[in-house]
Amino acid sequence: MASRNHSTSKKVGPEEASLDKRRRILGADKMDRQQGGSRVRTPFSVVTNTAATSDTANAAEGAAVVVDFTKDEVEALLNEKKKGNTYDNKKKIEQMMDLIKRLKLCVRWFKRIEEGYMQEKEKLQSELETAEKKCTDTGTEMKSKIEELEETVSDLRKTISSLEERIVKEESDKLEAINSYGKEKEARTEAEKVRDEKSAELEKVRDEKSVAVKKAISNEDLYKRSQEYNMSLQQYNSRLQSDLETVNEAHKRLETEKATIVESLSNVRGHNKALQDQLVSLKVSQDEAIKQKEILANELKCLREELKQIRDDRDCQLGQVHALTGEIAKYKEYTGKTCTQLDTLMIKTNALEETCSSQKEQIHILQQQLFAEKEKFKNADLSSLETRTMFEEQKRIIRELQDRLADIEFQVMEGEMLRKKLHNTILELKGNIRVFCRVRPLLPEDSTGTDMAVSFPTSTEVLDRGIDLVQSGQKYNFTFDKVFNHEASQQEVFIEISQLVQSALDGFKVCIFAYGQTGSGKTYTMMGKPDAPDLKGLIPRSLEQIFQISQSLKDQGWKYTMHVSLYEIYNETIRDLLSLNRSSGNDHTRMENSAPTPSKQHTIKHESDLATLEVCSVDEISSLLQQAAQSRSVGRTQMNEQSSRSHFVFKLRISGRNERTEKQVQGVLNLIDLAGSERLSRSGATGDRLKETQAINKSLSSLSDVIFALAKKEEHVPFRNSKLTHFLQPYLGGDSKTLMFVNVSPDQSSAGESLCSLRFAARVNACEIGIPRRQTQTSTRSSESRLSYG
Ligand SMILES: Nc1ncnc2c1ncn2[C@@H]1O[C@H](COP(=O)(O)OP(=O)(O)OP(=O)(O)O)[C@@H](O)[C@H]1O
Repeated sequence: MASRNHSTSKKVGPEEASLDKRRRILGADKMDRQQGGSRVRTPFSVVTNTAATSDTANAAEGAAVVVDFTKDEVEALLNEKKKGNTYDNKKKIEQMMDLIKRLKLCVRWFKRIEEGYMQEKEKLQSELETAEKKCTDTGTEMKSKIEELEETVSDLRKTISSLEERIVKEESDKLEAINSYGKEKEARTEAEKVRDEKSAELEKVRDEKSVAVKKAISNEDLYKRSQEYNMSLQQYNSRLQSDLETVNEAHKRLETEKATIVESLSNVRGHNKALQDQLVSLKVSQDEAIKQKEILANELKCLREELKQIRDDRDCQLGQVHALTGEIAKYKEYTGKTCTQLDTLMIKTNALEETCSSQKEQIHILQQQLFAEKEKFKNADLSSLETRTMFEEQKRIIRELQDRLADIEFQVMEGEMLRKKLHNTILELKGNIRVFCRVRPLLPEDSTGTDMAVSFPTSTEVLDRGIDLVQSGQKYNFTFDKVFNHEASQQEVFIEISQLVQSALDGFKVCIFAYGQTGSGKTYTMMGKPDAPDLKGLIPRSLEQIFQISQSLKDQGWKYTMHVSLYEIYNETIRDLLSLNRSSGNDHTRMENSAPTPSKQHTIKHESDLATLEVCSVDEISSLLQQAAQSRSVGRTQMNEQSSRSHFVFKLRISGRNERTEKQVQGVLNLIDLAGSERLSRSGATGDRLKETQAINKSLSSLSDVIFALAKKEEHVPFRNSKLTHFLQPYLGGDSKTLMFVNVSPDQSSAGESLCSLRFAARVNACEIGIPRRQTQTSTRSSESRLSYG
């Protein structure tokens, strides 16, 4: 209303300013409330100005005009009385009247204000009460809220303390992070340097790549050509196979020829020996003949000289005779001279003639003798010549035979080499399953004395690879990749598989298992007697080799970690032998005397849920194996009092990493001692043992089904038919190396079972299952395709 007054008067003067002031003192709303009443509000200044006229004053009084005062105005009004003029009473009265009026107005104003205040006080009191009530309500609310808040506060305190801890930790982490950041920064600068270098290298590599791409194109050509070559190799291989058969036949022929030649050679040698003896005696007799000849020649010479002498003598005597005959004639002419002289001469002549004729006879005899000696000499010469020619002839024959023998031996050697080469080629083509046979010696407990049901052929073709079994009078022949007879030592057997063990270190999946009837020597072969160095089986020897080689490879930058798992498959359930042991101590070194507790049964998820233990030494593994051996299910059958009735699996996972080349290998070595393969009728099992035997037979027959399905490359391989095959699935596939030992008892009474085992092994031996592949990784190359067979 006041503002309306303002707008209507349109005058902004000191009155308005004072009104504003009052409004401020009383409060705008209060004034509004006051204005809402029936009274007419007149500002005090207006009253003051209008007070000069009594009509207006009366009117104001009669109408109970309400005038607003300020404090200063009130004080001014009160002080006004003292300033009054005491000499003019009329004016004084007027002034007093005016003052009284104004005082009355002021009093009214006060009263009105007081009323307003009282009303306001009441209102405020009720408001206060409401506010107090509200306040108590709020107080209780606040209290509960405070409690809540206190709880929250205590929670928050806890949170704060944990946060503080975290902060402390975070701060230490932060410090660490700062440190590591510093280090990282350094590393980053280093890395940046390296990156620069690498960038340069990258450039280089790019160049190289373009070259390589070109090369790749040419390689593709080469690849195509290789494929063609491969095809031709395959053809060549099939030709080689047929050649092998031919070579085998030729080899057989050569063998028989060789045997004949060897026989004839030995005959020739005997003959040669006799001839040599003869030659020696002939040489002796020749020497004698030569000596005799020389003697004879000397004699002849003497005789000739003698003969010459005699001839000379004779000629001389003949001359004498002639001279004497002439003399005789002279003397005859001179007849009569003296008869006596003549007689004497006659006697002399006769004597000379006799001597002469005897000498003639002597010469004749000597000539005959000489002739005979000459003949003899001639004969001796002839026989010596004959002997020499014969000797030379024999020498020639021997030389020829020796050359032929050497030729044949060379041919046999070449044939053998070719056969081996072809055999290896076939093995490589054949794939990754091999079969070794081992026959245990006869034991005192074997019922049939010293007679063995098996024998080992000695012909070169099947030497160390063949085994013959006699059952019910019938002979059965088998050949395997290797046959160990009853005298073979553990070391000899291990040498044959050591390269396979090496393969596991090289990153192949290797699986070696022993198959055979109870008591045939499976456990002896796989485990042996670990405490006796000579009698240790394949498992301890393999582990020794692996640790030894992994140690020696350290120098080349290789680091290996080994993880062992041990389980047995008993009555178609998997029993984790490591978790059994753990349940009794969680540390295999503490399991020494702990009896196995009932095991949890595992569902196979390819071993992922079976316990594995990292091992660093052979000793650790030996202790584990000891525990495992104790934990195994051991049953009692008629066959073997301590016969193990479960399949025992030792698995070693080998992870190798070369720090220098970044190459990585992941190999697995599975060594499995299968449960006895004997038939139900023979084991004589009943009750629980019967159930065991049935489970064993089921898993072993599943094993054979799997192997044969793989060999036939069937689409469905029934791995899931038994726990054993399910477990072995990754190791019977295309990329692993599998070796089966068929253990045979030589006992006559076991011949039937041995025949079954050998037949099964022979069928396995005829299988080809994939080609082994190495599990390698490198940072630069993802895989390596070295194909080899241990
Ligand atoms: N090559 C061998 N030389 C000496 N003894 C052997 C040989 N092979 C096995 N034996 C002996 O024959 C017996 C039976 O061998 P082993 O326990 O290994 O047979 P097994 O086939 O493993 O029987 P199981 O069915 O219990 O597994 C044992 O006393 C063992 O020492």
